[in-house]
Amino acid sequence: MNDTRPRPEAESAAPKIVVEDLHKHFGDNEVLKGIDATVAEGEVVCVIGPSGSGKSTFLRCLNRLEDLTSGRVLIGDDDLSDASVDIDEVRRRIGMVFQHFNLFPHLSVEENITLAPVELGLATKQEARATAQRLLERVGLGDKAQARPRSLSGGQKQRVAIARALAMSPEVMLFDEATSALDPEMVGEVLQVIRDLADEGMTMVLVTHEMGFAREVADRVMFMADGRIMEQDVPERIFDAPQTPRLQEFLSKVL
Ligand SMILES: Nc1ncnc2c1ncn2[C@@H]1O[C@H](COP(=O)(O)OP(=O)(O)OP(=O)(O)O)[C@@H](O)[C@H]1O
Repeated sequence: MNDTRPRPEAESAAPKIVVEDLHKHFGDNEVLKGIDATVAEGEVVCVIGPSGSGKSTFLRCLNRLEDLTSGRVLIGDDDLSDASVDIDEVRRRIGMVFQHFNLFPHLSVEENITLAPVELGLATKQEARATAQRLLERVGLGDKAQARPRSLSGGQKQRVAIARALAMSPEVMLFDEATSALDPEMVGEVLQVIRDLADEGMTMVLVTHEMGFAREVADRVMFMADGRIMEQDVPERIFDAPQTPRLQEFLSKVL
């Protein structure tokens, strides 16, 4: 674990995300079975667990890409389960990065990044372009503004996707298997961008299979199985002995 970065004290930092008794059904299938969780301001939480355990669904409930069946999700003081909540405003505040990048292929890199801020009236075209260039430089792609996504490597596409999310000045970033679709040699460059965001104090929740990365960057690891958070603790205690027999069994399914 990187001990050099200032880490929020879980007890003292303000809660940024609060999840209370969250249930999610798809038809008869109860995928989330009562999740309680808190993520502090500036905290980095990695969610791991076997395939089908509900990790993506949990993440998608945090920005209301999925409706909640019951329970509450609060971002800061705002209750996302409130029917009157402005979903577009919520999504602006919570950036999300997907496994398969989700870039618009017919737009340039710059247009991918400026589209939402301009459409939502958050910035003029000129301001959005200046922000896009600054963010592209930050993720090491300062010379790619006019490129089309198809001309980029997977790692470059994912860094554009991160820049696009950052262009909305989010308070929280969610990563859903952001490196799973990448060739192994591309993984490191994306993890470095995430590592930099962690160092800057961004509140983040990452679903990841990159155990070494989770061990290094996470303040806390949540272990999900069968729609529940089975364990949550600092990485050392999740990954290192002595583990409970139950955790050993679960980890054997994902490691
Ligand atoms: N839109 C949907 N409609 C119906 N069922 C869904 C939907 N999304 C997810 N599910 C089901 O919910 C369960 C949990 O899926 P989810 O993608 O959240 O798991 P996961 O832990 O992220 O898995 P993986 O690691 O394989 O991505 C699965 O049984 C899945 O089939």
